[in-house]
Amino acid sequence: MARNKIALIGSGMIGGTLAHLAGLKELGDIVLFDIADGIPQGKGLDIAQSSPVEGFDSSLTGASDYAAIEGADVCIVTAGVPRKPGMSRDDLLGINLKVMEQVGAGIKKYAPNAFVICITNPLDAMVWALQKFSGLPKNKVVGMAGVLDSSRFRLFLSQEFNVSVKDVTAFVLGGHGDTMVPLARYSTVAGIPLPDLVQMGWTTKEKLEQIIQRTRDGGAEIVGLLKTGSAYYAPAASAIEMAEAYLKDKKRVLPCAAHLSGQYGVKDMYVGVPTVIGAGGVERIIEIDLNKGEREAFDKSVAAVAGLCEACIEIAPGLK
Ligand SMILES: NC(=O)C1=CN([C@@H]2O[C@H](COP(=O)(O)OP(=O)(O)OC[C@H]3O[C@@H](n4cnc5c(N)ncnc54)[C@H](O)[C@@H]3O)[C@@H](O)[C@H]2O)C=CC1
Ligand SMILES: O=C([O-])CC(=O)C(=O)O
Repeated sequence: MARNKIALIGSGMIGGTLAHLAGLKELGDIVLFDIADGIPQGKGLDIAQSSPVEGFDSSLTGASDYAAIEGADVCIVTAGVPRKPGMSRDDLLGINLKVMEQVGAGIKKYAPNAFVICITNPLDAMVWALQKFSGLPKNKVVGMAGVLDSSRFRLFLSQEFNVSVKDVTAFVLGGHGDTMVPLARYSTVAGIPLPDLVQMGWTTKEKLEQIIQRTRDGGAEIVGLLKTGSAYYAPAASAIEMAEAYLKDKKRVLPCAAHLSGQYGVKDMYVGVPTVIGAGGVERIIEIDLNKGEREAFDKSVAAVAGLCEACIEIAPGLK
């Protein structure tokens, strides 16, 4: 059986890390694409030269022509610009929207059957626009944010409780911005929900609130430290988990920015919700019960994403 083909559109910090991880996991043959000619070719060659040491068989090539992504099974999109200290993700909207238009056209022409994972920020608006620009089925175009935000939440919780990260589950829903919604009731240590752990004296409400706020600020914390760009190791690992779920039909339950057509009372928008990812792409959207406070926080986050989609329509009226 032929190997899967994975196209990485954008070969910057996340793109290069994606290529390395996809190689190490032998997910398939990898094509790096970027408009900065030389970067995708150089990163591809460098990672390929690590393959004899690591013992993985993947072909890694680089290109600045969309024809190279032809027939890709998975496209992971990081093309665009990241933020710097003092900026919000939303400040990237105008410049990255134009990039999504080009990327959407490239995918439509050369990889119309691919499962597309968008990472470019501001995430929920960019994946929404990318689906429209590419015209691919809505269940085959998805945004990566929830896996990353939940992973950050899981790490901070495991440190607070001094338990393995493996035993901590968490869900962060809503838009990938300051209004994201880490859900304490649906986050657990070995199945024990966080509110129960507060009752058991493992932590306090105040400490939990601090961890939730640190999760919301997780991206900005790293931008503030790096100063030259944003996080890339954890974002890449998160998107690879989604790609693997699709390629191996794992039916993983993962929070992703998925197209909503009435679920959670939201229509024609991408927002972070729990999904099942398998060979059919987004195979199911899981509608969990939200209490009053959770619902209010979720609705506020949806409203923030809706505002960004409106801003996209002002720039590109065809998106309406
Ligand atoms: N969804 C999420 O959770 C996260 C999203 N991000 C976002 O991911 C994006 C990428 O981040 P990095 O890889 O760190 O940035 P980077 O600057 O290292 O890489 C971006 C690459 O895109 C390329 N590019 C720019 N315009 C292009 C075009 N029109 N066509 C093809 N390639 C183009 C650039 O040449 C560059 O190599 C940013 O928008 C960032 O905000 C970053 C972290 C997490
Ligand atoms: O904060 C940023 O700009 C990058 C990002 O989305 C994240 O790391 O969550």
